[in-house]
Amino acid sequence: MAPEIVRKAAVVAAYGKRSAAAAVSRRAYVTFLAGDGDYWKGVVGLAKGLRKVKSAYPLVVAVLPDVPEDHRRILRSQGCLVREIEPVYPPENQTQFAMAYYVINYSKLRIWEFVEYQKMIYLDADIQVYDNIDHLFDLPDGDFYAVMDCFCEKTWSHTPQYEIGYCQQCPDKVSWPEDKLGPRPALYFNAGMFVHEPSLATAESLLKAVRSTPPTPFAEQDFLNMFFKDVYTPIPGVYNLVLAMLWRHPENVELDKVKVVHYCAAGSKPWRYTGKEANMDREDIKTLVKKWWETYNDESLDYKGPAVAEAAVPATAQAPAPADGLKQPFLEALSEAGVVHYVTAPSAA
Ligand SMILES: O=c1ccn([C@@H]2O[C@H](COP(=O)(O)OP(=O)(O)O)[C@@H](O)[C@H]2O)c(=O)[nH]1
Ligand SMILES: OC[C@H]1O[C@H](O[C@@H]2[C@@H](O)[C@H](O)[C@@H](O)[C@H](O)[C@@H]2O)[C@H](O)[C@@H](O)[C@H]1O
Ligand SMILES: [Mn+2]
Repeated sequence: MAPEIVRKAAVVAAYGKRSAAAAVSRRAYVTFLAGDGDYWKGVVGLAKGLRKVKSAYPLVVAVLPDVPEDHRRILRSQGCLVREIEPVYPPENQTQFAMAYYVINYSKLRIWEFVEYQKMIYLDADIQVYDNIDHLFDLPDGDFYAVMDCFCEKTWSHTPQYEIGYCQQCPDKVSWPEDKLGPRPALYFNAGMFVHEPSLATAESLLKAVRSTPPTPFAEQDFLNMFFKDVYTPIPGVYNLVLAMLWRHPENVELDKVKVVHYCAAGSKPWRYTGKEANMDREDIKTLVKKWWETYNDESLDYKGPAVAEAAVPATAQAPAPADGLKQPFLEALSEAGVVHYVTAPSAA
């Protein structure tokens, strides 16, 4: 049976016909926009990229109050559901963030309050989707799905793993000295892309925990890794290619299979690209930046639907949870449909 049919059957099996439609309709991609700078171009690129891969779900943009109306208008004209959020600040601290502006990234945590959606895929504005990844919405509820990060860039120079040259991307290259440094670090994800389930209860405990957690160099990324440590389930690197992987772990990258590219390396933001920073003169980087511009400049991908109003916060409809005991068939159906198989974490031993 075609994967699409299997997947739909799986959702109907899990939710029942009527509420299957409700469950699917309560899915969306979400990104985050702060400031009056040029990241709005990243959001426009992402909106057009999702259209290009024929995603079935809308793109919600969580904007801080400092995002100007003309940028919001551009996003709505590209079919984005623009929704203003209140900033979230970490406790006063002397911490040196890896990048000074990371302090605003704690505001990403507001997306757990978007409870009009049952499931969302978060994507940074410097991400582009080159293959349809809608199947990730069918991953079983309860876990936190994201791609493992890399510890080899200078931005990690504050950590013991960087000191000894250890990276979770090649855990056997430099063994972790448990006797000196204690247990090996838990698997750590890049917070530029993740699958999550909005919930007021989760939002409340996230925001409560932020208030009592001393900030660390990777800001909300470190915080999210700590908060979701016990439910984090790694998904394959094709769903969030952190560019540094190209020169740090090329053996882990098959570029023609990559579905999502994260332009996070210094100097790689396509809308600011000069090619001057380290590694930015690589042929693969030039190709990926060119690919981003091809989507951004493709007028056939412009939004042609009805005008999008300001996304108010609708009353939350509660779709019934799947009947118990259906989980296993659901999982089997998903795996038959070729939905992502979990990457089993490298053995701790
Ligand atoms: O001035 C800014 C800086 C960051 N961001 C948002 O915060 C995300 C995380 O920042 P960034 O992607 O620059 O971090 P990196 O992944 O490069 O570490 C961006 O993708 C944007 O969605 C923004 O909107 N305006
Ligand atoms: O606020 C902290 C940020 O931390 C992450 O970026 C980092 C991280 O990936 C490092 O591993 C790389 O070395 C570095 O280049 C990259 O910028 C997320 O991409 C971003 O969304 C955001 O959470
Ligand atoms: Mn990013």
